[in-house]
Formats: sequence, structure tokens, C-alpha cells
Amino acid sequence: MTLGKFITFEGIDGAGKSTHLAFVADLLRERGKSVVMTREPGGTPLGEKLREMLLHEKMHLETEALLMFAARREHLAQIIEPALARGDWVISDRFTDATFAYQGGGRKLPFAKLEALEQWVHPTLQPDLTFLFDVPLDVARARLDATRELDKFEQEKAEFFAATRDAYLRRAAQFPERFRVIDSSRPIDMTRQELRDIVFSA
Ligand SMILES: Nc1ncnc2c1ncn2[C@@H]1O[C@H](COP(=O)(O)OP(=O)(O)OP(=O)(O)O)[C@@H](O)[C@H]1O
Ligand SMILES: Cc1cn([C@H]2C[C@H](O)[C@@H](COP(=O)(O)O)O2)c(=O)[nH]c1=O
Repeated sequence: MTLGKFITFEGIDGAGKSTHLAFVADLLRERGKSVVMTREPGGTPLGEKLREMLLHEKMHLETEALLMFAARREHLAQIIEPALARGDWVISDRFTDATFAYQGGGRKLPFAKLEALEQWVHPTLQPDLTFLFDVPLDVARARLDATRELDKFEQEKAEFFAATRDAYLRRAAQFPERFRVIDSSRPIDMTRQELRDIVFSA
């Protein structure tokens, strides 16, 4: 049984989700919640090693999907499930929706294969709330180019990100009860106001 709540942050690279993660964690702490912030791929020592490979080495697309779920299995066992059982609130920078969007939408791996892995790795657990930070591709690209050296995913072409964004939006339409789509092209303060309203009404 889970006592805590599970919130995930999603969006294409450069959408701005990581910028807002600590803000939401602080809002929850102000309301007396014990918050665990984590990320995927990663979140555990083994997951962080897998992240290094996933973000920097070329591999078969099925290997990529399997490693994402392998890292997730460890993440669930070591971090997410114990935290939720303690009654903590878990905020994760990405979770399984990212695999459907990137490996399914972006790389075109059949969704049925991903659904089988999802059933294996977390048959019953889903996030309670998923923020999808949505921005036009050119806005995300400009933000990435302004900030850092690009990893394997961030170097993908516009078509890849168009398909990834589209898969995210379709997933949000498929699961409207848990998704909140945030227009992340606005100034940071406006986005924060919307996040505050959603968190305080939760
Ligand atoms: N309105 C905005 N909202 C959020 N971030 C913005 C905004 N304008 C500019 N940025 C900047 O865009 C950059 C990318 O943001 P961030 O790292 O949060 O994106 P991300 O979605 O987490 O990307 P990635 O998944 O690649 O890590 C940051 O330097 C951030 O300050
Ligand atoms: C969980 C997950 C992630 N990815 C991709 C998406 C991003 O390009 C990177 C993670 O980097 P971030 O800047 O920390 O968001 O990994 C993916 O392709 N599939 C997944 O399941």
C-alpha cells in the first residue's frame, strides 16, 4: 500500500521541467510534506551508472528501452516504493511516460513492447500527478543551445522531438485524470503561479 504521493515531471529536453522541480518540492515542504526528489534515468547508484551509458553511448533502440526499465526497476525498489510506503511525497524528474514518448514516439519502438515492460516492472503503480511541460520545439532548442553541452538525446533532430512531443501530448489526452499540461513557453513566474494553484488545490 502507498501512503505518500507520486508526482512526475515530463517534457521534451529544454522544456523547463527541471527548473520547476525544486520550486514544487519547496511548496510541498511548506505544507509539511516530507519530499524525496529524484530522477530518471538514475536515482540510485546503479541507475546513475546506467544513465551515463544511456545518455552518451550509441545502442540498439531495444537495448535503450530495456536499460531504461532496468534502471527504473532499481529506482522503484530502492527509492520510490520505500518512500511512498513511509508516507513521503516522491517527485521524479521523468518516469515511464518518458519511455513511451522518447523510445515509443521518438524512436518508434512499438508501444505494445513498452506496455509489456511497464506491466512487468510496475504493474499497479502509476504517478498520482504528472506535469507535462509543453513548449514549441524552437523554444526548447533555443534554451538547450543557450545552456550546455548536448547529450545523445539532446543532439537529436527536430523530427525526433516533434514525434516525442506528440507522443507526450497523446499520452496526456489518454490519461487526463493524472496529467496537467503546463504551457512552459511563458515566463518562469507565470508557470510557477499555475504550479502553485495546482499543488494547493491537490
Ligand atoms: N520560461 C522558462 N521556464 C523554464 N525554463 C526556462 C524558461 N526560460 C528559460 N529557461 C531555461 O531553459 C533551460 C532549460 O531548462 P531545464 O533544464 O529546466 O529544462 P528541462 O526540461 O529539464 O530539460 P532537460 O530535460 O534536457 O534537462 C534552463 O537554463 C532554464 O533556466
Ligand atoms: C526516463 C527516460 C529518459 N529518457 C531521456 C530523456 C532525456 O533526454 C534524458 C534524461 O535527461 P534529463 O535532462 O535529465 O531529462 O533521457 C528517455 O529517452 N527515456 C526514458 O525513459
